[in-house]
Amino acid sequence: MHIYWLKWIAQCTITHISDCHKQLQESSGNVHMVDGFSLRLLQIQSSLYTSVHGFNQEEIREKLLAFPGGSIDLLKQDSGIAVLTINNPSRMNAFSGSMMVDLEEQVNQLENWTEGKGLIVQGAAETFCSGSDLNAVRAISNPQDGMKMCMFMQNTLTRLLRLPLISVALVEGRALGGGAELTTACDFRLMASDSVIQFVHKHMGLVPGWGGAARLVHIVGSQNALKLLGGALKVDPKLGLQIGLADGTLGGSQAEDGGGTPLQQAEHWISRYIKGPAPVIQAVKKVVLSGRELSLSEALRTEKDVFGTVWGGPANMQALASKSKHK
Ligand SMILES: CCC(=O)SCCNC(=O)CCNC(=O)[C@H](O)C(C)(C)COP(=O)(O)OP(=O)(O)OC[C@H]1O[C@@H](n2cnc3c(N)ncnc32)[C@H](O)[C@@H]1OP(=O)(O)O
Repeated sequence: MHIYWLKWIAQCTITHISDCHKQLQESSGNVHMVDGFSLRLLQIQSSLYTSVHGFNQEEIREKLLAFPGGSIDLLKQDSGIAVLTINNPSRMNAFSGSMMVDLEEQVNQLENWTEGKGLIVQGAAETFCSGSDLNAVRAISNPQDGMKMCMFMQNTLTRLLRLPLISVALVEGRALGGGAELTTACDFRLMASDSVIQFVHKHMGLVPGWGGAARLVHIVGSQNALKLLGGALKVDPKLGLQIGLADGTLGGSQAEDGGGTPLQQAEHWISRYIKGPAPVIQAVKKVVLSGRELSLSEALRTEKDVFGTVWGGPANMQALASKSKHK
């Protein structure tokens, strides 16, 4: 039943959540399975597009696999921090079709990682990502296939942002086009001293389609988003910090960032937010996520339910027993 439940969650859409609710009640005959908590969690866990929107996951996967090259590599570490690497250095880490499929598979892995707490998304060879592979873009430039690719990437990046892990994009070199969009699918962005985030879409006769515009508005506000997209502005670390696109910069003093490689500095940066047991850190992300995505009343009810999963739990009991002081 558990597998069935997870698969079903993946197929649901936010807009059709009530239909899915009804379907599940009919198919399981068990109304109690879909209480308010489950339903609200479905809303923040499910994919955006399904067959209702003309989206056929298997069909688009096959089309994307016709454009191979590069990989998306996942390293899950004992520390509870995973590292996801966009790996296609000969094309400045541009996304081939098979890398889009890889990314979806790695997000799947992360959704099932119960011990996980943090995630760092980086590019190989000291640059982040130059967006979609222009060779693939040229080959699938008909509107129907473009829309399918767009829905596939929106589904995946939405699921990436909704992982119960605290995530950070480690931006070295360039994050262009879809690469800039990818940075917005993380909770935080850290910029190396020479790095640039640039929504170059306008120069390509495009607008973001991987959900980057909607997320950008949430991060920097509509005024700044309009400037970044309308001007295709180059965001360096200074501008990034000023407008709130960047949450930190690398290459400061050793005391501040712990020194070492950019990846080690990013691990040091994120470590302060993920100290503690995985269920507690995951609960932190869930309450913030529900506050970000649900209406206030739904978010409040979800917060109460998530609270119920940690109240009286091992970490809570241990803290009470140790009479900790918060000085
Ligand atoms: C979702 C919408 C989108 O993402 S649309 C795609 C938006 N991205 C772009 O337009 C990036 C275009 N590329 C560039 O501006 C430059 O290549 C950048 C990234 C600034 C790097 O410049 P530079 O350091 O001089 O290196 P280069 O141009 O010689 O590139 C090295 C090799 O990488 C390739 N490359 C780069 N980006 C892409 C890409 N997006 N798709 C496919 N290939 C790409 C270049 O063509 C070059 O390859 P080659 O060595 O000439 O075979």
